Amino acid sequence: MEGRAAAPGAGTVVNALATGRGAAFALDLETTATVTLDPDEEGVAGAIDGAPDGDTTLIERCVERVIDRYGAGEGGTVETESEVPTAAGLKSSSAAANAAVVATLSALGLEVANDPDADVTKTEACRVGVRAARDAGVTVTGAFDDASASMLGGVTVTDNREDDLLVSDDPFAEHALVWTPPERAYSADADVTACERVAPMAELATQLALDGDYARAMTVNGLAFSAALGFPTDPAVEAMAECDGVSLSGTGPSVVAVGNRDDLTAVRERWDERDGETRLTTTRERGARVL
Ligand SMILES: Nc1ncnc2c1ncn2[C@@H]1O[C@H](COP(=O)(O)OP(=O)(O)O)[C@@H](O)[C@H]1O
Ligand SMILES: O=C(O)C1=C[C@@H](OP(=O)(O)O)[C@@H](O)[C@H](O)C1
Repeated sequence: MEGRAAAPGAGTVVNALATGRGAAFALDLETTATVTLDPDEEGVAGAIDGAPDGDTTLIERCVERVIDRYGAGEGGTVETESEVPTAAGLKSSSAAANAAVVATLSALGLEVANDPDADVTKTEACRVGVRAARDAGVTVTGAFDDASASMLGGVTVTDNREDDLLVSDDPFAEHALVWTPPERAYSADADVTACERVAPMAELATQLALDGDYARAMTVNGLAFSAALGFPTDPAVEAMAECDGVSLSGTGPSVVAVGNRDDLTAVRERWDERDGETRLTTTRERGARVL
């Protein structure tokens, strides 16, 4: 029994660490998971391609949780390959969890679709990955905002306190520019108290997102959370006049801008002078998929 699936990373519209409500949008950077199941095996062994010492708890918990709920006690293996840098604010954990969950469901012969008549709906599959992320301790709120954007594609607004999907919408921009500095910031280590201090600005950004003004929501969010978490605001200031929206993504350190491709190309020249990597990519309408 084998299953393969891919899920995209995402960028932040609103960080949920201040209020529990958040919003995110899928980016065209993918993680792929391959799962093999055997009714005679016990336990699940994980591996991350290119990271022999990487922490595999999250993907193992995803497979175990799917087997507990939909399987018959199988054991097996799960391996991921990823284009999404880890702990850079681009939702590598959500992409890995969704890919692992969908690959396991596929190995069990179950159809996952954004359709109430499917064996498993995408939203329910996404909630399994969020529970696994809580088990693995890689998240503060469960990050249902990031996980739902990765699973469903487009942009989502959620209440992570209830794992409630408030909005699921088409992408609000076609092109995205991503700057990823060399350092890493694990979400589980984020200063939540500092984030809570900017709750009034997070509320404003959430209201803008609920009104469909996702790009301005991003910019308000980015200024507030960069200040709260001690990241520089100059990358956003350098981009603001030319792009539709720009924000620190998640708990950083990546910064993501959306807008017109020519304008983003001009911003890229400035961001290229900084340490780290810039990527000109696109947003994604399609979320997780079976391969
Ligand atoms: N490709 C992967 N395979 C397995 N686990 C992964 C993978 N990518 C990320 N993770 C898990 O997610 C954690 C990083 O999560 P987090 O700090 O929230 O960063 P991000 O913002 O990129 O999601 C890693 O420590 C690891 O446990
Ligand atoms: O762990 C969490 O609950 C969250 C982590 C943050 O994302 P990153 O994982 O990208 O830092 C944030 O944007 C999200 O709304 C909630």
